[in-house]
Amino acid sequence: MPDVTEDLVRSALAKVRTPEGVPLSASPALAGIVVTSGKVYLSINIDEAQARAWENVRGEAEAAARSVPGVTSALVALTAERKAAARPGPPPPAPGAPAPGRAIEVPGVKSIIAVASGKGGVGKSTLSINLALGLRDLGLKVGLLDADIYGPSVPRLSGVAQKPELVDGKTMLPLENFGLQLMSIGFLVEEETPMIWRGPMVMSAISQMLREVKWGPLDVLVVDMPPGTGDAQLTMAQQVNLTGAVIVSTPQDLALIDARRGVAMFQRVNVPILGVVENMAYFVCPHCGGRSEIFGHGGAHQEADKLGVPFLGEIPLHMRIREMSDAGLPVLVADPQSAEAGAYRAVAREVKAAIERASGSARKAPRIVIE
Ligand SMILES: Nc1ncnc2c1ncn2[C@@H]1O[C@H](COP(=O)(O)OP(=O)(O)OP(=O)(O)O)[C@@H](O)[C@H]1O
Repeated sequence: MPDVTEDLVRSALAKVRTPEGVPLSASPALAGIVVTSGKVYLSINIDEAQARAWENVRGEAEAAARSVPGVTSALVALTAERKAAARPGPPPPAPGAPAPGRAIEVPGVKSIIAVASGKGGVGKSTLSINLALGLRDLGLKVGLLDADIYGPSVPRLSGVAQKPELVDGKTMLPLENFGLQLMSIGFLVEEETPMIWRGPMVMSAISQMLREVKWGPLDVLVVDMPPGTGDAQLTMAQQVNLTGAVIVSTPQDLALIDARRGVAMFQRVNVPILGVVENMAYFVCPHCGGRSEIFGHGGAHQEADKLGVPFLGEIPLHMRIREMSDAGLPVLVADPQSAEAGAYRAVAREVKAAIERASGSARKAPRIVIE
């Protein structure tokens, strides 16, 4: 089987015509092609108002990419890139109206919450899966979407590695483990494949995992966001109809500065901040159970107070959390009676209450009835 190259895919796309009759391969709308081990991802960057006219092009582009020998799957998404002039963020929405540009609604899902961090490595993915499990323990039907396209960790954290099944040639069925519905780009590409994504492609892959997955019915979909506060994160915060965001931070000053940026990013696009969680808040010695405040514990709580957003709780730095997570067994599954599991459950209770408050205030928005 020949190696699939970007050029081979591009030539196949020459057969597809844009609504203006131009070969897609030559159209400036073709934003980027990524080929990894026979899997093709590409995004077509268009004006949002033209989305309908481009839908056929998207389908044809997918078929054309799949027809290239050696291609095992193709994912094509339409993306609408924000114009630079659109910054800093959209105008505030009219009371009761959805924010403009919040194009992505996910059928079958009551609430979508984003778990985000200003910087990588603070334990965002570990919190996401344990929070999802904590919400499950509170009787909710929960899904977990790994939108951390740069470093998907849900396959490792959940111990699930199969490819999702397709139902009608296009819609993927989420995988299931621990009573959670799971989806991750890591289920679609090999773990070791380096993924080099361009900005718009991140959003297109995420939007496909939201829209083209048969979620639900779910009470809550927890979205493990890509770390940072760049364009991809901002677009996601802006386009997905989020109930709110949970910001994870460690107590160090640098992480807190980044967490502040995370809070500001969501506030800028009118996504409610459900609250801040302090991870690795204090160290628990696995031998004697003694507690040390190695990073000067409490910084995230103070920061939350300063920013006027809720504080949702603290998770200790504990060897068992890392060992179990790396073995595909989140601590809530491996050792549900432990103090660490209890800490995650306490955060889940706070998050559930915050979701109820955020949805309640949305319901209270005035409705205009014209008779
Ligand atoms: N409370 C904790 N105690 C001990 N280890 C932890 C804790 N939280 C996370 N870890 C470990 O820290 C590492 C990073 O965690 P994780 O992958 O969840 O972070 P992340 O913020 O999602 O990272 P990235 O931005 O790279 O995706 C992992 O090895 C994880 O097991």
